[in-house]
Amino acid sequence: MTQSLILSQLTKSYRNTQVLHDVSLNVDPGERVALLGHNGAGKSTMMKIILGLISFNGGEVRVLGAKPGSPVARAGVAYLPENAAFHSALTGLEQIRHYLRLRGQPARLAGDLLDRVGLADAGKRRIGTYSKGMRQRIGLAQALIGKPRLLVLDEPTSGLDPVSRRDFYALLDDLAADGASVLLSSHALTEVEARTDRLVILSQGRLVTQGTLSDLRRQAALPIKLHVTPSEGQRDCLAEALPQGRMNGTGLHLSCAQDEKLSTLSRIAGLGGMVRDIEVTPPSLEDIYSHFSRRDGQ
Ligand SMILES: Nc1ncnc2c1ncn2[C@@H]1O[C@H](COP(=O)(O)OP(=O)(O)OP(=O)(O)O)[C@@H](O)[C@H]1O
Repeated sequence: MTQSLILSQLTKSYRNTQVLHDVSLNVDPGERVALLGHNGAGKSTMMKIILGLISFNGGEVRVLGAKPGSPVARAGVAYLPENAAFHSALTGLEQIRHYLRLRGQPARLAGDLLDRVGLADAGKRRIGTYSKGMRQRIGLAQALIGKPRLLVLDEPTSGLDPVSRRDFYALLDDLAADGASVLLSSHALTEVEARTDRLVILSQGRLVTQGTLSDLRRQAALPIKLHVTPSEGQRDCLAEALPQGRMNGTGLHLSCAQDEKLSTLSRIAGLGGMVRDIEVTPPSLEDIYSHFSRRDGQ
């Protein structure tokens, strides 16, 4: 099986500043990978290298088994930039027909493409009248031309409302089920946590970790938060029984390591009538993300 994307010890410098340091990443056919990173982490630079738009200084890059920017890679890769710009005087249909002709595809496919991205009814309206979300969908329709095997999407859901985001990810699910790979960058952590197969965290040009959310959660080994609500009149007794906690208006907050979760819970349950309720909150993706960003020495 040819991997859709292989980056091996990729390095890139702009003049004297190194912005990618030994980045290695593989993406399999049908895999949806989210690239996370702060502003300036190097996500767009990595995407431009994959697309063959800019050169790199060291390492190896294979896109669909070929060199980035080669005819094989260009034929199989689709790109959606963060702020895709279109001709505002053209209608959606005209714009997509134009892109189809440029890609040597029959213009009659435009209607189907607009239908897939939920723009069938707006196809005859000028793009100048479209909302930001609708323009994003035109960009996505453009990216779907020619059944790409690797989609590179730069913050594809910024500007989309929740329903459009859900439709967008449903479309990605269909594409991935058909064997297409997706590499998308995002700042919407909670959203990508649920809708991609793997998370990759880039910080200051270094790939600091990658894996499923549970992999990352295990690696980070961040504490679990517990919120214990006292029964009526039991606040003081509870605070005394759990001195490591911090009492506030709603109850007692405490945290424990993952491997101490069960023993801590059984200790709290052992307090019987003192406790009205316990809420357990595992570390969120935001907690995990800031942990890995910080671990890079920043
Ligand atoms: N053409 C350029 N010349 C010089 N430096 C550049 C150039 N393009 C990007 N950089 C620098 O490279 C670093 C990585 O930028 P890049 O745009 O890849 O980050 P990013 O992760 O995509 O950020 P964002 O989330 O803000 O889009 C930044 O420090 C940026 O200033």
